[in-house]
Amino acid sequence: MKKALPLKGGSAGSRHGTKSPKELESVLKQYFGYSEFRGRQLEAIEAVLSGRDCFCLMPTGGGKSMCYQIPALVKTGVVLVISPLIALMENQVSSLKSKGIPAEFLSSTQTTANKNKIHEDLDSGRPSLKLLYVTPELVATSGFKAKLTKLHNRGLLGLVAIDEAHCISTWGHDFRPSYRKISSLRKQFPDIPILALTATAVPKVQKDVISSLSLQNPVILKASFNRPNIFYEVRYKDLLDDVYSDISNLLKSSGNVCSIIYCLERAACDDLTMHLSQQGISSAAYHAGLNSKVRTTVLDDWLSSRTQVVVATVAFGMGIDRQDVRIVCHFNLPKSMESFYQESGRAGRDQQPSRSVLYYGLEDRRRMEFILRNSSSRKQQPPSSSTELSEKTLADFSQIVDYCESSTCRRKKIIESFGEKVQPTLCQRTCDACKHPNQVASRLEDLRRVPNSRFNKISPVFKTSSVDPKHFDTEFWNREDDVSRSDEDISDSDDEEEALSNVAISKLPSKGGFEARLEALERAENAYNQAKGQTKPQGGNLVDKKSISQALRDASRKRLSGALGQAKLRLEDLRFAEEASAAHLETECFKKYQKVGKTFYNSQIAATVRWLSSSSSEQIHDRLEALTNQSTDHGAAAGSSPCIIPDALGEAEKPAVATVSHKFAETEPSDEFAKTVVSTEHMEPSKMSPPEKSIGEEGRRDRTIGTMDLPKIPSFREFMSQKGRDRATSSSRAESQPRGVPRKAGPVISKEGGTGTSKKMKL
Ligand SMILES: Nc1ncnc2c1ncn2[C@@H]1O[C@H](COP(=O)(O)OP(=O)(O)OP(=O)(O)O)[C@@H](O)[C@H]1O
Ligand SMILES: [Mg+2]
Repeated sequence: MKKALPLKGGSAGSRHGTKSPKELESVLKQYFGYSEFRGRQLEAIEAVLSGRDCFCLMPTGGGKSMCYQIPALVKTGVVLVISPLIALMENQVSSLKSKGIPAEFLSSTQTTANKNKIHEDLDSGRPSLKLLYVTPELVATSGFKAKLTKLHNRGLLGLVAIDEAHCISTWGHDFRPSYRKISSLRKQFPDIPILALTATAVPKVQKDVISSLSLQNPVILKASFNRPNIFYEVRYKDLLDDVYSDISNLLKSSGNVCSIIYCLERAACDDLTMHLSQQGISSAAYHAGLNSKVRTTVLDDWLSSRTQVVVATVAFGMGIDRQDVRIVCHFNLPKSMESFYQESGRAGRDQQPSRSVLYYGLEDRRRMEFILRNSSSRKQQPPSSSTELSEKTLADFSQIVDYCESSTCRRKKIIESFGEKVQPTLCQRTCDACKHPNQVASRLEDLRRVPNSRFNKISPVFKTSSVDPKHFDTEFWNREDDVSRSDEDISDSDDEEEALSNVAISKLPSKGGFEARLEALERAENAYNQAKGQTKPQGGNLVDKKSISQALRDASRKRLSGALGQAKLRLEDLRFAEEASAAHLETECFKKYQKVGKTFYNSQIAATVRWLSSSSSEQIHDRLEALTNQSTDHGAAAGSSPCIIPDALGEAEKPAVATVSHKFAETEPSDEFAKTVVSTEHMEPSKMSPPEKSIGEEGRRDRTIGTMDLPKIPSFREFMSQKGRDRATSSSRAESQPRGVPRKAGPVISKEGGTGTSKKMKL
């Protein structure tokens, strides 16, 4: 392992770190090339070097990392950095290594060989490591706790830094249950300073962080939230002819600069990426529906400028340090001002002029209100009552709505939302409301005139709705939902199961881009289909670890049910029992992929979700009807109720899902199933095989729904080409669409399948 460079003019550090500001500045210069400290960096560094706990609130891109990186260089021992995202750890570690600073991270994505090297180094008399990045999950394990205690007993634990510390608070915008697990650190290491860092914490969250971590008499440092180099702007979707075109024009007219576009849903990420790619804009989608290796490639390509625009869900970006992001767009309304600040704050970390453009739509507002109204019931919420949280959630949301629907200074609105006082002269025409007040006022007037506008009112629409909240499959929900973590959570779960599945994925080409990965997956899938009937390797740990757990199956069913519910909302005229239908769809994926493991299974679930997000009601109806017919014709086992619900069917008559899923879990797949089920094929409805009313003798042996020849689910590649064709069709329709008619969230799939050519998406 690389040794730290010797510091100019002295030793590599002292136990108590008694360094003068000048000496600290020379360390900054030597390793990072900066001539002076920014904001409150020096105070934070001095606080922890003197052994004090410290709570540090600095704006996004303000340089919080330096507050523990400099102490790591001047103190004896290792600085432990707790971070919520693997991508963030990887990013920081590789940047530190490039500067000759010995840093490592421990996570499920690390190879065993690397992990062993790190552990050997920590166990050695004089570890060469200066910074060790870990996940909160790992810190909570007894094995790692013991390792830390050993390190501490040898006087080699220098500091514990907790990055993105707001994640520990249920009141914060990004609460992560795993952060709760680190609250015992203060007790465990009473003499080691703890440094808590965040960019986004309102006063209540600040207090919560300090008390949750039991910081002792901490030095509290707060810098202004103002980001003077970001120009803030709101555009109104309901007043635009075509939002996609507006975004591509914005990107083109800015010279295809490095940008991030945030969307609420994965399907929108894929869809918008396709549109931008067709417009010649180098772009890639990033969301939790893609496997971790694909996400890493997307991130690498973007960090190294091979891709200019990332179209992402909130899964992307926390702490990602690309300095020259010039534009951050919100394609959908964020859930709070804190989220908006954090996400828009990824622009201009190099302090150069940058833009935040939020696309505000009345429909988005309505949907987000609905999501938030129901989200508290899904949260794990130790200290607070759900009513309190739900009220807070809605109050937070109303702040961002106010930001969009008001004609006063945007900058002032942002800063004041964090409880900071603002001088009236602060903005200096660096937001649209201050720069073009008349234009903004007139747009707001136009918005009021949009038909059925619920402008300035709390939408009543969902108060009476019978729609179930779980229909919305958004990333910020999934992140909070530990059950669905297996493939939803971008943040690390340090369990070995995940680690092993990653080892399996790592056999895929790592540098060949998405197409190469897709081909490798397809080859593996074909190989599997050819080798069907072969017996599973016995006893191998790896095989067991790749197995699809019941929890994962339940989570997948939930996800499919959510996607079905969304489809129902999107298309309105659909009628089916979501949970029974979800159970059928999940079983299809399970039966097909249980032998090859959860990676393929997850991909198939994701493909089905994508298909649901873009299919027409006819397509979905046909497919579910096929499932219903098959289960009826073949006398499916009790509990596998029909998917299609007659109009008059009441709540009480809906199928009992628990029974359905239990039944499916027990059903052993037959080899016949493998013969009859086709691999991921077409999505064009016209080419889908019609529901079979009868099946051959072979199929009859197994009387469960699983033996049917189900309609095909598109692969990702097919999905994207279909999208291309649909886009071409719908954009020709959009030309004739009247101004003021908002674009539909989902593409309209032409019955004919469309004739447009699809340009390959760059990923
Ligand atoms: N004193 C300094 N002078 C100039 N640049 C600096 C200084 N300190 C840090 N930076 C640079 O500022 C950028 C942002 O730093 P950093 O990633 O630590 O921000 P952050 O506060 O953690 O932001 P976020 O909240 O988004 O994670 C980095 O590229 C870093 O190298
Ligand atoms: Mg940071």
